[in-house]
Amino acid sequence: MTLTLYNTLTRRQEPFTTVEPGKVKMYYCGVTVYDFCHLGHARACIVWDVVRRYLQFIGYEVRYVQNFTDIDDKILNRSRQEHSSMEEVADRFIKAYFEDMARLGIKEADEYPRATHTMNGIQRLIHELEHKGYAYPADGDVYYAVRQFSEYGKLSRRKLEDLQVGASDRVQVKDPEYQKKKDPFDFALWKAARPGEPAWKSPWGEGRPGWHIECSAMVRDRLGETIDIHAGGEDLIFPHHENEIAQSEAVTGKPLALYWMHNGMVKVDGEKMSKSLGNFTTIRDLLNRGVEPMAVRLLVLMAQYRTPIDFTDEAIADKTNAWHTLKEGLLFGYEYGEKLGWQMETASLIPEIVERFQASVNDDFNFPGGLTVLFELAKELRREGNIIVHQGKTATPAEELKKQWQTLVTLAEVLGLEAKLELETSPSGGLSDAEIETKIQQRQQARQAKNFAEGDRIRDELLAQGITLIDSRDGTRWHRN
Ligand SMILES: Nc1ncnc2c1ncn2[C@@H]1O[C@H](COP(=O)(O)OP(=O)(O)OP(=O)(O)O)[C@@H](O)[C@H]1O
Ligand SMILES: [Zn+2]
Repeated sequence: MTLTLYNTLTRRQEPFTTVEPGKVKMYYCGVTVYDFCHLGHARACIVWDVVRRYLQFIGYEVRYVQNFTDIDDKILNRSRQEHSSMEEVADRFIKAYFEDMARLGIKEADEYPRATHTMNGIQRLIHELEHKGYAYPADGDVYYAVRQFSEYGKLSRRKLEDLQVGASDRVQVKDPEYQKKKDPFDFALWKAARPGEPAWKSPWGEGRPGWHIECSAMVRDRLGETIDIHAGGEDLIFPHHENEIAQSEAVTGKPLALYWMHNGMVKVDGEKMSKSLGNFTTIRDLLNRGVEPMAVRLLVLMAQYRTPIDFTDEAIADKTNAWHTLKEGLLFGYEYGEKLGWQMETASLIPEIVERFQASVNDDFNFPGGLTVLFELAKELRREGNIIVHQGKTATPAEELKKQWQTLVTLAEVLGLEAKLELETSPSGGLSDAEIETKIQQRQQARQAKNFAEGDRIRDELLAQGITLIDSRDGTRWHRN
């Protein structure tokens, strides 16, 4: 069974082979740190987390690097508003990033380079580009001469001529950099310092790097000249990834990445969820409202990774239900294992089921297909759980059930879906925090649908279990009596 994946560069699904046998070098263009992460970032992080986990599961040694863009006009704006420094803003949102992603069960990358910590590599690359005739200085800035790179446009399939026809002169003249560029499509590798902004010394004068060169430098510094997978959201194909290719390949003469992979967007009313558009729901808001982290994972993984996802309350409610089904299966062993006399030392999986799972995921990371296998197992275990409760025995031999359960737990973990953690954090007896929050969410949904009787019923049900709800304009808080 071979893994095949869709390569944006060739627009084809291709068999996966790596530069070095058995090893994968993977880079994901991470977040610009000037705000809390939203569900679009959650999707990108979950998809690449699971791609990495799966590659490891099928035997690759994966080196996974994800950057933080910590110099940017938007970070500067935020630091001005807050009367703090760019570094302070970046540090705060990097910390928040780790908190949020840990809640979603995202495994940490092997390295998290930051643009501001890569200044030597960035300047070296610009210098080499200049030396080779791909870059020119202009009044303290340095620009990339797009027309020097004959393959420009190969990733996004855009031709400069077409772009030129589409661009209006009026817009270009407004661009403050327009006068300095030899060609309107050239882009900045280095920007001269502006008063009051952070700046670094360089052969071209004090200034700071452009966004695209940061990633080219970080990839080269941390992973080398040709990597196996370069990942990011599809919004980055043009110009960011196109420019990364132009910069890196002009210097090395080698492909920057063998496979270019892009996740589809999380959308709201048909528009990309984004920090700049302000139409976002942050991960922490959603989780603090009581949505279970694993429901967010399912929202992402039950869609093909390249297609758009519409974020709605219904979609989250639907995936919460799906998670509860899966969770019952995942908890089966903890609930009934002892009763069934299972010895847990050895894990034995059911090869046919693992094969079915792999056959799906090997087809361009078809996670929804892989999940179908997991849901079948979970439903089967749930059914057996009911039989145990009502008849005190199982329909299937205990040893067979143990294999089913261990197969489910192992494969779910490949997708980062774990129920044990929640079990461990539940207080002994009564409802766990997550369960209470789910109930509150169900109550909110009932009330939104004007089903106040159902809303009151849920409130009373919680009260009967010693949990009081307090409604306010900011939502519903609760405490144990
Ligand atoms: N709505 C989205 N759906 C899926 N992936 C996204 C979405 N928004 C951003 N990403 C991905 O998350 C990573 C970080 O993006 P970035 O920090 O530029 O976020 P952004 O919300 O688009 O910010 P801005 O609006 O300021 O450009 C990139 O790989 C990007 O492609
Ligand atoms: Zn990048």
